[in-house]
Amino acid sequence: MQWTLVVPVKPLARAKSRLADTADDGVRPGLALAFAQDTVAAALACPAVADVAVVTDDARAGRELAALGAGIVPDEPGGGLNAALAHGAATVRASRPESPVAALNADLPALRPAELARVLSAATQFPRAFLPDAAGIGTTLLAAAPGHELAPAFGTDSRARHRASGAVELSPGAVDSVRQDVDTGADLRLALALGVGPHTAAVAARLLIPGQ
Ligand SMILES: Nc1nc2c(ncn2[C@@H]2O[C@H](COP(=O)(O)OP(=O)(O)OP(=O)(O)O)[C@@H](O)[C@H]2O)c(=O)[nH]1
Ligand SMILES: C=C(OP(=O)(O)O)C(=O)O
Repeated sequence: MQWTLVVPVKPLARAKSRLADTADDGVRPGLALAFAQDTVAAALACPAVADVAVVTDDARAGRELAALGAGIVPDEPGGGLNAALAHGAATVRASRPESPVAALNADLPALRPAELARVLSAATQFPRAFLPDAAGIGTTLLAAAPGHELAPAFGTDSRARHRASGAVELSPGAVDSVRQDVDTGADLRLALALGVGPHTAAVAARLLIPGQ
């Protein structure tokens, strides 16, 4: 099964507010973009991924992610994350109704194609399935097989919300790079320890990260 990934990217100027203790206002937009670039590049290198649709209204993010090979879907103004994901999935399926689609957060800078392939392979067994984040509270990937709505419920306590919605929680073994999203300085240190992609490495090298 070849998946279309729907990757949401909010306007970079508003992104990663929880990283304020590690990266100041002048750095955070570029860091959020670097996370997205490394996430999308690794996703496009994954053999189980047919293509990536980035949902964004940010012109710079759209330009840079399209240059990596992603398709760009304009965001629905004011709709929020779940509306963006549902819109992205609907846009993909308008032209390819039988596409299996998976939402993937844009803040996985350590993402490994082989580990993503392992998660997507596990997801093929279920109508809807999701992967909890490293913190065990949120979600980094939500998958929907052909004929099933994505029905995203990202946000606070999304692991519990996705489970309550009937999506099956995946636990496919060693997939740390698919779980390790970066919201805080502590997350960034964990991702750096896993090994991040070149875009994030270049920006992070200029940060003085406490405890590094
Ligand atoms: N297209 C789109 N993407 C969004 C929206 N809200 C969040 N995202 C993306 O969804 C993922 C998770 O977002 P959040 O954790 O809510 O926001 P963040 O910028 O990562 O971090 P914080 O500002 O600290 O909350 C990131 O890839 C965001 O860029 C939205 O309204 N539209
Ligand atoms: C939106 C989510 O991620 P974050 O932790 O980045 O808010 C989520 O886990 O559902």
